[in-house]
Amino acid sequence: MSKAIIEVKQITKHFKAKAVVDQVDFKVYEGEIFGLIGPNGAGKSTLLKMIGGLIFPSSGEISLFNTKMRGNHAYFERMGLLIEEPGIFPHYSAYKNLDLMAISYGLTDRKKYINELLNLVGLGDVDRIKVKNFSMGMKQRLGIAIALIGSPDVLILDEPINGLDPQGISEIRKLIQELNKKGITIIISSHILEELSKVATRYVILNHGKVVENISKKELFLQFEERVELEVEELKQAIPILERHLNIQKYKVMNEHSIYIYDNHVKNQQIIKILTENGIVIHSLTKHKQSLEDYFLKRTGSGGESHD
Ligand SMILES: Nc1ncnc2c1ncn2[C@@H]1O[C@H](COP(=O)(O)OP(=O)(O)OP(=O)(O)O)[C@@H](O)[C@H]1O
Repeated sequence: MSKAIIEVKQITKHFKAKAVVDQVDFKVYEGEIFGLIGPNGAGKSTLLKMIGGLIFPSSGEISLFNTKMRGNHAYFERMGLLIEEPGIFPHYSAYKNLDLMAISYGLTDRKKYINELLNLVGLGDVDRIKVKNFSMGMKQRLGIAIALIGSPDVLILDEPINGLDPQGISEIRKLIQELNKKGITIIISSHILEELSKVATRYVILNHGKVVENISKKELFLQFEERVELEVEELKQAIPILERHLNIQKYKVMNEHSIYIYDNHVKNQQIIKILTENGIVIHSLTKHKQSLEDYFLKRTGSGGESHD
């Protein structure tokens, strides 16, 4: 497994008496596209702002490459942020906006660098157009280009697809994947699991400021595969019978009595027949299938705060 690039340890943030981020723990591994999901008001932006160093935690610790964040300048240099509205000047072109930012970073030989960045985010041919005439998607891509100044190791994108049309969403998704292929670790938040499921490689679900799930892409997708959930008295004896007689190979043992079977060639009746013939006591057998939305709602209740 690749190494942890960011470690979030017992992070809590209080606003007045309320903990909006509550004892959050997780690691982000190098090369991941780490998806932070949660309903409105779950605490995603607050958490990302803390990881990005924009606000400080009330308690807990964040480290990057094993070095604590507080008082560590290098931390901020290795981090690119697109959180809330990027600081863009609408009356300037994309080029000029990037140039101003590059100057503030003290970069020299800026022209080549900025042109490369503009091409990377797909704004190479509109570099001289004033940003006020840009679409939402183009503005987001400029926001990402600004976050990339200084060549960060980690890019934090807070709800980068919010408000975009399907084409804009797909372009941002492709850009995120391209940047990730170049070796940038990406942390991206959304309140739509469906959207993140197309891009993220690990998922943390946040609800009311707490982590309610931390799951890899592989584990997540296993949740949506149709499966048979079987509970028997004598699982140790049942498994070889199922393997031998029904050629069951794709399964996960959940505990000493229950097993999830993902081989979809096998019918429930066949399982019942072969197990009862062999004297195995069946407690329950159910077919299970859920959508991404069901899965998300189960972990977050009916959703977050209303922002109306
Ligand atoms: N500066 C602040 N002062 C007081 N409360 C705040 C502040 N910032 C955020 N909150 C509150 O903290 C909670 C979490 O907000 P946050 O913006 O982190 O959630 P979120 O998951 O990003 O939601 P959304 O998707 O709606 O932005 C909300 O109840 C919000 O009202």
